[in-house]
Amino acid sequence: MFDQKYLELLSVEYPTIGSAASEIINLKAIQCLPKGTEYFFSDLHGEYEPFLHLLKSASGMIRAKIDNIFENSISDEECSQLATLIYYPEEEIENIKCQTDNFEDWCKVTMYRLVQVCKEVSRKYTRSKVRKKMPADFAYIIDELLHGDHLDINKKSYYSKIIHSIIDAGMAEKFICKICVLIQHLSIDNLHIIGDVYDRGPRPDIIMNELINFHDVDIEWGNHDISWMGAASGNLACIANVIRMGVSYNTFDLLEDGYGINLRALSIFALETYKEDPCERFLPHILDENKYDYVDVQLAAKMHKAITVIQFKLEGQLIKEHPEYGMDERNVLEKINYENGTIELNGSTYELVDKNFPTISPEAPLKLTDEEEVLIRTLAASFSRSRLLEKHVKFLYSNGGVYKCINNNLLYHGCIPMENNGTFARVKIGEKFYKGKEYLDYITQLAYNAYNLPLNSPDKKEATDFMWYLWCGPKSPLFGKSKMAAFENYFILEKEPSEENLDPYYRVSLDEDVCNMILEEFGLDSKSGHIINGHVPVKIIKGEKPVKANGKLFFIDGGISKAYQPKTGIAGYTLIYNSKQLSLAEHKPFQNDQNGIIRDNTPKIMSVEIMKERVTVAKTDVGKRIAEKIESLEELLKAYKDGTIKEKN
Ligand SMILES: O=P(O)(O)OC[C@H]1O[C@](O)(COP(=O)(O)O)[C@@H](O)[C@@H]1O
Ligand SMILES: [Mn+2]
Repeated sequence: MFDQKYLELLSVEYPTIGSAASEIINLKAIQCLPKGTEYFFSDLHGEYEPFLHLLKSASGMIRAKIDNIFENSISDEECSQLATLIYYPEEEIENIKCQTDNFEDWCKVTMYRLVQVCKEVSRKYTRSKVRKKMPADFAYIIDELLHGDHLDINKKSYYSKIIHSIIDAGMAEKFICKICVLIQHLSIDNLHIIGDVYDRGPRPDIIMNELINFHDVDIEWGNHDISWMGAASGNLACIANVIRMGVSYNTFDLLEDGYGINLRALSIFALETYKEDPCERFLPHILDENKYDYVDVQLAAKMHKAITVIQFKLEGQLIKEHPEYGMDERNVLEKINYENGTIELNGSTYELVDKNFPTISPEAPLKLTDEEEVLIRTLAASFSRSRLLEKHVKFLYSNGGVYKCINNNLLYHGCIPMENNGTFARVKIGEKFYKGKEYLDYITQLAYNAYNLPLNSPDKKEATDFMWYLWCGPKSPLFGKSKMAAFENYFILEKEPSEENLDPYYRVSLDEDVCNMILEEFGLDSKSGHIINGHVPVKIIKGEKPVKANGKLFFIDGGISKAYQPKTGIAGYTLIYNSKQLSLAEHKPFQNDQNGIIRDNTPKIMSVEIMKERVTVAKTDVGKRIAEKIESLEELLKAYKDGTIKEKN
C-alpha cells in the first residue's frame, strides 16, 4: 500500500527502529489528549484595540480560569488585577510599581500565581508542544516550574529557590512578562477569522501584523478583504473603492502611515475640482481621530467625493465590459439626467441631492477626465509599491480562502447563493454554470489568478475584473446582497431605493434541513457539523439571536465594529470551541484608559452546545492526519524489521 519511495523519504526523518517507534508512541499519546480550543471571530473591521484585547484575554476565558483556580483564596479584585497583568504585563507592572511599597514581595506572590495559571492553560497539551511555545531564555525554568510537584516538601524548597533566584538576578519583571505572553498563547490553539478584517475601523494593518505573528490562523475572506485583494491585484475600481471607504471613515493613518499610499495627488485634485462645492453628503464619519495624519474634514469631504465619482465611472466601465455580471442597474452614472439633476432607477425617477458633477460629461458619463486618469494611475502605482500591503495580501492568500472546512464545521463570511426553494443558485461564468461547492472552488481559483498570474496572461484581466464582482456582485458569496446601494446613499434622500435585499440564503438557511444539505455538499457530517457565518450583524437589540436553524447555524457578527454597535447593542461575539462545548462570548463595548489598557470587560459567556463526550485530538482533522502518520510509521517499522529498508545508525 505504501510505496517504497515514500517510506525511504520517511526514513530520513526517522532513521532507526527506535526513532520511528518513539514517534508512534508520542503520536498515539497526542491522539488521546483533549482537542485544543478554537476561537472564531468575524467582522473585525479594523478595530485593532478591542481585537488585540480579545486575543490577549482569550475572549474572557483566561479570567474564567483565574476565577476557577483562585475561587476561595484571593479576592475578586485581585483576580481582576491578575487578569489585567496577564493581558498587559508591561503596562501593569509599571502601574504596580507606583502602587506598592514592596515590589519584590508582589513579584514573588505573582510569580507563584502565574505559574498556577500557566499550568492550568497548558494542562491539555503535550510537554513538547508547551515547550515549543516557551520563550527560549526561560524555557528550562518554566518547564521545571510547570512540571514539578509543588506539594513535595523537597521540591517545595527547590521551587522557592528558583523563584528567589529569578528575583535576585533582577529578572523578575522579564520573567513575569514572558510567562504572561505564554499564558495568552497557550489559551488559543487555533484562530479562525470569518472575514472582513478591513474597512471602517482605524487599523486593519495592525490586526494583519498580529495575525501574521499568530501561530495558527485561517481567514475566510470577506467582501471588504477581497476588495483590498482586488486593489492589490491592480483592479482600479477596487483601488478607488478602498480609498473611498478609507477617506469616508477618516482612516488616513491606515492609508498613509500604514500602507504608505500617497494621497497628495488626490487632495490637490479634490481641492481644485470641488473648490466651491461643500460636498456635504461626503463629510467623513469620525469614529476615531488620526494619530499621525490629520486631515481637515472639509478637505476629506472633497477627497471623498472626488474618489467616489471616479469609482462610479470605473464601475460603470466594468459593468459594460461584462454584461454577464448582470449588473446594468448599477451603471448609475448613465442613468442620470444631468440637465434635471434626476436619476431613473427601476422605473422610478428620483431627484439627486447633489447635482454638481464637474468632471462628468453627459455624453460620456463613464469617461475619466485626463486629470482623473492621471490621478487613478498615480494611486495605483502607490498601491503596487506598498510592501506592507503586499505582505498582508500574500498572507490573506496563503492562510485564507472563500470557505474552510475544519473539524466538521463549515466557515464562510457571506453565504452560498441560493434560490428561494432552498436549492443552490446556478451562476454562469464564461460558458459554464457553477453552483454550491464547485462555484466557491472556482471563484477561489479566480481570486488566486487575479493576484498571481503574470500581467501578460490572457486570464489575468478576467480574474482581476472579477475581484470587483466578488466585492459587490449580487451572486457573490462574499457579499450576498442584491446590490451595493452606495450611490443611493450619497445622492438620494428617499429610503426605498437604497434598500439592499439579502440573498435567499439568509431566509432558507434558517431551516435545519437546508443547513444539513449545505454541510453535506461540502463533505461534512450533517449530524455534528455547524455552519459559521459572519457578514450580517446580529441585531440583539431587536431580539435577534446568533444561533439559528436549531443550533446548526451561527451568525457571529455581533458588532466588534464601532460603526455597527448602535445596531447590535453589543460589541461583538467570539465563538469558542473547546473539547467540552461550543460557547459564545458576548462582549460589552470596550473602553480603554490613557495607556490603551482595557479593564473590567469580562464578557457574558453562554454555553450553546455541550459535546456528547469530550472531543479528543483523535476526532479532529489534525487527529486524522496523525492517524495517517502513525499508519505510515508502522509500515516503516515493518520495513526496518523485514530488511526492505535499512536502518541508518
Ligand atoms: O455604511 P457604510 O459604511 O457606507 O457601508 C454600507 C455598505 O456596506 C455594506 O453593508 C457592506 O459591508 P459589510 O460587508 O460590512 O456589511 C453594504 O451592503 C452597504 O452598502
Ligand atoms: Mn461583509
